[in-house]
Amino acid sequence: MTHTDSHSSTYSININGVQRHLPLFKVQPDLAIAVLNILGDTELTEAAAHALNGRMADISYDVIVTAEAKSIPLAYALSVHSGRPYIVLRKNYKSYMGEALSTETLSITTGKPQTLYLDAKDRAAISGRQVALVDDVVSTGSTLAAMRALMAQAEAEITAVAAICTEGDMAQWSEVIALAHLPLFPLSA
Ligand SMILES: Nc1ncnc2[nH]cnc12
Repeated sequence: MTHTDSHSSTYSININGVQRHLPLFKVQPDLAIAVLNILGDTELTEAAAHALNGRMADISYDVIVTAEAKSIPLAYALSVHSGRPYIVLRKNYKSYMGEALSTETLSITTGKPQTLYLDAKDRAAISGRQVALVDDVVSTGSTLAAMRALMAQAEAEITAVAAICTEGDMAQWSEVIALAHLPLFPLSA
């Protein structure tokens, strides 16, 4: 369940009984978002992973795939709950990643283009397998599009997309398994 607080400098969400008051943060001159940051928040991450694992119980998937950085604890926790391995798509190439695959994405939080890399060893682990894409927030869909592109290149089949929150146009994300929805907050100049 979600509601807007009366002072509207925060937006409250309740994830499986864990409530958080998300601060509104201006990301563009005319737009603010309610920022969800699970880094360091073990209680919320656990509550979300437990709930998502339940919602994904009937879905067939071999591997959890997420993108750096804020959703890594969620992927780890879901891995523990589901007994499946997880892999992380990286934002910077390191030589140990070998013949990595890459694709471009645009981040709403930074406004800048970013490249996502799939490590060669992870590529081998998901080739021909069923994957669940996991993110903390599915917002513009650009990270999701980049993850989808990498999965296609790696010949992995996406059988689920799961997130703690969808954001913005709810109807756009009807196929995403999500626990809450965040509105966008237009600002007048
Ligand atoms: N509301 C939000 N909180 C954190 N990260 C985000 N990325 C996109 N929308 C976000």
